[in-house]
Amino acid sequence: MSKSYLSIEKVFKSFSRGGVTSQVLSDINLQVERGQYISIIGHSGCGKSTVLNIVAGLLDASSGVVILDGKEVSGPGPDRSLVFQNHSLLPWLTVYENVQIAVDKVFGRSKSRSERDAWIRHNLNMVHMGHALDKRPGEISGGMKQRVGIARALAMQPKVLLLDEPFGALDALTRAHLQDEVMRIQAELHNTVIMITHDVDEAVLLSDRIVMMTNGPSAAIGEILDIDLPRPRDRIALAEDPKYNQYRQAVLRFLYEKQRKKATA
Ligand SMILES: Nc1ncnc2c1ncn2[C@@H]1O[C@H](COP(=O)(O)OP(=O)(O)OP(=O)(O)O)[C@@H](O)[C@H]1O
Repeated sequence: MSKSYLSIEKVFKSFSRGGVTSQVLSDINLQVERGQYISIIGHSGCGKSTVLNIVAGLLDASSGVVILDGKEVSGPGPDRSLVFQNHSLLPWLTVYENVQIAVDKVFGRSKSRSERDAWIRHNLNMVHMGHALDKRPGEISGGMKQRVGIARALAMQPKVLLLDEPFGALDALTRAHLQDEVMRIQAELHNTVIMITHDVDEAVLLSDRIVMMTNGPSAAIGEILDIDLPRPRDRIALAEDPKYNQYRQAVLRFLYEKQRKKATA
């Protein structure tokens, strides 16, 4: 058994429908150290969300295992929290209540009412949403909703934070702003993160490692790129950094040369 904090071992996944079986993932192996920020990138439909959903415990692997902190994943649990592209806030609850529901579930027994209240406020303050506690999701912007979703996920103190294109639905400026926020929070909390993205700059800017997936069917991990850029990272300074641009080009080459050739071969 691997000694990594999170270990995806020999994972295969196929879906069967109407007597037809399609092999989506083929022998996925990934070792993630505690505190690492991992991005998964790959062409649409290759199986990125399937990998994340298996780690989340929302899907079972056809074979293989996911081991988190020494324990095999066998279903969803509060030690893994998910943030989706489109926020999944409950529209009839306020910002505060949306976080409260998660906090009560995880810490209902271990923290007192006032401790939970302080914890909810702390997490919403961390994403700069402390001013909108009584607003409902319909009354705040898309970026603000994603902030609340991130606060809710962080408030659960998961062992691993799973982000499925968390900034994908946002305009470029809001996206940049939120990426910076996530980097700041990451520097403070050292979460273990797996993030799916389609955005090469986002992957290089945020990650310690970028996992590049081959095209499906039977997608596998094609390459893993270690991003050795000092933190804190500044997007403007990095735009002219040769190392940053080398990483960027390596990902682009993988996606648009290596995987394109394979797709058209
Ligand atoms: N529940 C399911 N039943 C059958 N097929 C599925 C199911 N979930 C996913 N698939 C198929 O598995 C493949 C991978 O899907 P997945 O959503 O993991 O890809 P992805 O890389 O996350 O795509 P995108 O980048 O477009 O979100 C696709 O061909 C998809 O149609």
